[in-house]
Amino acid sequence: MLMTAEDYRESLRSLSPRVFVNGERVECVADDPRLAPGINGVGVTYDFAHEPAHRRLMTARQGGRTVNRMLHVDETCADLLDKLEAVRLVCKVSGCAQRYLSHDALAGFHMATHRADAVHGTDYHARFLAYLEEVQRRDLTLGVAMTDAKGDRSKRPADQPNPDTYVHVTERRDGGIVIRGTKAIVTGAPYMHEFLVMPCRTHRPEDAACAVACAVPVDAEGVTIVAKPAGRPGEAAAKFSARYGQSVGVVIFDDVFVPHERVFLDGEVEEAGHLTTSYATHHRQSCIGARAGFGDLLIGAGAMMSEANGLDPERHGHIRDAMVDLITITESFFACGVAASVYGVASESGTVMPEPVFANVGKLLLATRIYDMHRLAHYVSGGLVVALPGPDEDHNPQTAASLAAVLGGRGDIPAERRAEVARFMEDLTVSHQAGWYSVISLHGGGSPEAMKREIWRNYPVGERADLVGQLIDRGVYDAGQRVSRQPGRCCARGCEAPDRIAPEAAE
Ligand SMILES: Cc1cc2nc3c(=O)[nH]c(=O)nc-3n(C[C@H](O)[C@H](O)[C@H](O)COP(=O)(O)OP(=O)(O)OC[C@H]3O[C@@H](n4cnc5c(N)ncnc54)[C@H](O)[C@@H]3O)c2cc1C
Repeated sequence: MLMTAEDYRESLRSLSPRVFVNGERVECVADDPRLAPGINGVGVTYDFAHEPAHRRLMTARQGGRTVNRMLHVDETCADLLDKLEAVRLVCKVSGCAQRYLSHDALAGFHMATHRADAVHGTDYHARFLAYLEEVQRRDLTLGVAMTDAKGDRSKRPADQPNPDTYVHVTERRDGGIVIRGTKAIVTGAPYMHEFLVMPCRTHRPEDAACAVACAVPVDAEGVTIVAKPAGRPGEAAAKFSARYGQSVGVVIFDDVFVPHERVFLDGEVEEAGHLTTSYATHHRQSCIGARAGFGDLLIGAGAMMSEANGLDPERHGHIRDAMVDLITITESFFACGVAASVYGVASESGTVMPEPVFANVGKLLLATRIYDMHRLAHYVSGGLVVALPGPDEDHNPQTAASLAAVLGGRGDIPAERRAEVARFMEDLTVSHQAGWYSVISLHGGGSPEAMKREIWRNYPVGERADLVGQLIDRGVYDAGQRVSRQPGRCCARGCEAPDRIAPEAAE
């Protein structure tokens, strides 16, 4: 059954997670206005699956049924491309729709469980396929609980003074395992149906207790979520983020029992590392789609702001240049996402993973260029995006009319319209929510160093060196064609090789 946004909101009522926001216990997640922008964002992925214009992109066939694209495990390169475009679509409407994380984790679990079974003779893959079927049938939303609190970054898990900085297995019982520890950053935590728990780094054998992957209902006994409000709820100036924005939560697992059928790795260190990197590769490609959607918003707002200012990019070259730079950044990292799809890599579990070099290059580009995107948006907009008096002034009889008279720009565009666009731009590029978009771009899906390591690990540098080595050996440089070196000659031209330097000449 494909839910609508309203069905999804209603489904949250049947759950009773232990959630705190701003120091207060949340009574009902579905009704708390501080979480509404996040629920609205996830809701876009549900409603778009029903809209005729988006249905093809937002749904897929798997296991004999139609499933939401965000829960589909990719089988072809075309699937990867559809997912990339679907993520851009939902994020250009919602800023961040969270649910692509569900997709990326399901893909990683599919690959890692298959690999673990092949090596260890376990039955994780069958368990996972049964779980996947249930998730798709119930059209759930899954939070990704990957990033551990990590404590002292210079120490590995087993060396941490507080073991609870990493989620780890504390006990094995007949029917399942018990986990405890902390996942520090989980997007949308309060309004997920379940969490997919997985390691955030590769582990050594002595850290095997942390090599655990499992599914935990959001309201399982022992789970506590300490979250921030989603977006900028209730703020009149927040043109976008009062409606859409994601909460981020700390998720504490305090001796949580997980039954065997929901355990997908337990101590298999190698395969847990494989899970982390394959999830990350999928997720970095999704981040590309998400931030391209954000780029669409900035490009649109930049065009409207310069128009409201009375400037025509056709006539004012520096405005056009800034807009072209903004477009170039957005579309160049998106193109990496397309390339990662087209060159997708088949996995042994029967799925297809984005090509890792392109996925990581694209994510690295967006992580660092997000700050340039904000600068360019500010450049074309002017200072009004931070200087405009607040929305209450729009209703002040003593100032509203005179402000409207002088704060207009182009004559045929009302001052209120210019103010609205300026506030939209402020919301996306200046407010604390704007900072959220910067930091999620930089660190979400892994910090830049993680991408650099993956690019270096996967790029065929050796092949490139061999290529140049072969060219040098074949002496193709001189005339651009193959030439051979004669024995006894120093080069292809035929010079004789010099004798050894005579001892007297060397004195
Ligand atoms: C808005 C937002 C939403 C997110 N959503 C999710 C989510 O839904 N689920 C999830 O699991 N995660 C999520 N993340 C977490 C994201 O994956 C992490 O932020 C990222 O992996 C970096 O980890 P960290 O924040 O702990 O920073 P750190 O790991 O502390 O990194 C900070 C800096 O220190 C460096 N560093 C760290 N460790 C070392 C070391 N041992 N040696 C040398 N340098 C080091 C890093 O390279 C980086 O430059 C989200 C992040 C953000 C910002």
